[in-house]
Amino acid sequence: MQARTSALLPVDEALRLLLDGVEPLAAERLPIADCGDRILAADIVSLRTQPPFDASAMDGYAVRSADVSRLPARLKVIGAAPAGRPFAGTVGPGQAVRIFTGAPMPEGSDCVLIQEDATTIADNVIEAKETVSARRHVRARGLDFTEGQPLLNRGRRLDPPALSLAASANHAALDVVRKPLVAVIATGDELLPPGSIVGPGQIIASNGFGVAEIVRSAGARVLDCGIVADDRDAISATLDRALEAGANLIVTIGGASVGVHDLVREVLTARGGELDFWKIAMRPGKPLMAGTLGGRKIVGLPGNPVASLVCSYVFLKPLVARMAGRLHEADLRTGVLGAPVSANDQRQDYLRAAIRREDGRIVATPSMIQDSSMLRVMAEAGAFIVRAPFAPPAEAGEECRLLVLS
Ligand SMILES: Nc1nc2c(c(=O)[nH]1)N[C@H]1C(S)=C(S)[C@@H](COP(=O)(O)OP(=O)(O)OC[C@H]3O[C@@H](n4cnc5c(N)ncnc54)[C@H](O)[C@@H]3O)O[C@H]1N2
Ligand code: MOO
Repeated sequence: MQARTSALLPVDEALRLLLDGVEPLAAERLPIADCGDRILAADIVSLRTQPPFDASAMDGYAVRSADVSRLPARLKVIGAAPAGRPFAGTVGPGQAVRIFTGAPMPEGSDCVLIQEDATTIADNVIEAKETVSARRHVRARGLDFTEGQPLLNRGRRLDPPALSLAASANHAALDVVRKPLVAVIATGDELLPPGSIVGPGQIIASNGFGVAEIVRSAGARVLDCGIVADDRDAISATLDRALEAGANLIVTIGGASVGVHDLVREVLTARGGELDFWKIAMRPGKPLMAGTLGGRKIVGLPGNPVASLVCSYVFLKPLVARMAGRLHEADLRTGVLGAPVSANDQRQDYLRAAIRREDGRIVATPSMIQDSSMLRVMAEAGAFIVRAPFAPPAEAGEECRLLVLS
């Protein structure tokens, strides 16, 4: 592909290029206990019928409806049927079997007299206080599902009900989409891990933590490749480490811009990698780049902290979700401005905004300062106000597009 590096690429076009041809990863088979929140890679059908027999839905007495259609009705209790231990005999006229919820209905019986409606009048003799019609309190065999019935489709997230259903259908293991492994590499001579003694000119490498959490939330595992100096060989060696570890996606942070120490693009192309695009018409996030290296996707995030997060929400999240087989829709909503905004230039703007609900609407008030280095302002924001390129000025109370953060 011809790299798009000259003009600023519109966000939607960059996203389309990034997602183009990306398919869910191959399947792996996992014990059902490890399948929580994973994505089914194949349809599943039931391996059994549930309930496998006509079952009592209540605690009481399995009886013949003909015997309890009129009162008074006296019945002889001839045995018991707890769950898991079916009654072997047959319920004849005038007879009842003590039964408990979930137990198979004994032969001959067709309804359940709940115990609240029965009085014991002698040893093994009861009297019905209410009439009962046929099939009352009986769950028919196969009420829930039957053997061979399609139950869950490929692509379904294994949420709690889906997991219980698959287990009930007797699946001990499931084919699920592999979790993408995303290598995260922070670049910069000035960076130190949190908890460090910070010397002159140094700062803490913070971006990787938020970026990693965003890709995890989209269904990935993260390989933290730590901090790499602004040095071609060091960057190259770390890319090798990520490739050897089997990363499906490599994410670099920093070194994406035009400074002499911004080396990621240079190393990528020197190694025969392909650059698909660089420089997006967005703010923050302009120097975002994407390409491929050794058959793996690589995304270079800008180093400015807010830029790295905005690009992760807008680009990495859908990319990772697609690799993980997940449906992803950005949470775009319409809100109203809580303060005026000025005319926009050619870059789509992602204004950090505090949000509140008022009369059923979301009111979004942009922070006074929108510097892309400011994590405090970012952490206070509940949404980005998304301003299209060349949007005219707008007043408080006017509608705006919001990307709500979760
Ligand atoms: N002459 C120009 N200068 C810059 C341009 C431009 O178009 N022309 N673009 C600006 C924009 S927009 C951004 S965004 C930044 C991004 O630059 P880089 O991706 O090269 O990032 P760095 O220069 O490495 O770092 C920028 C800034 O962010 C801090 N940083 C980097 N990594 C981390 C990290 N993991 N955790 C916390 N902070 C990090 C770094 O210390 C710098 O302060 O370029 C503009 N410049
Ligand atoms: O991406 Mo930069 O200023 O647009 O932070």
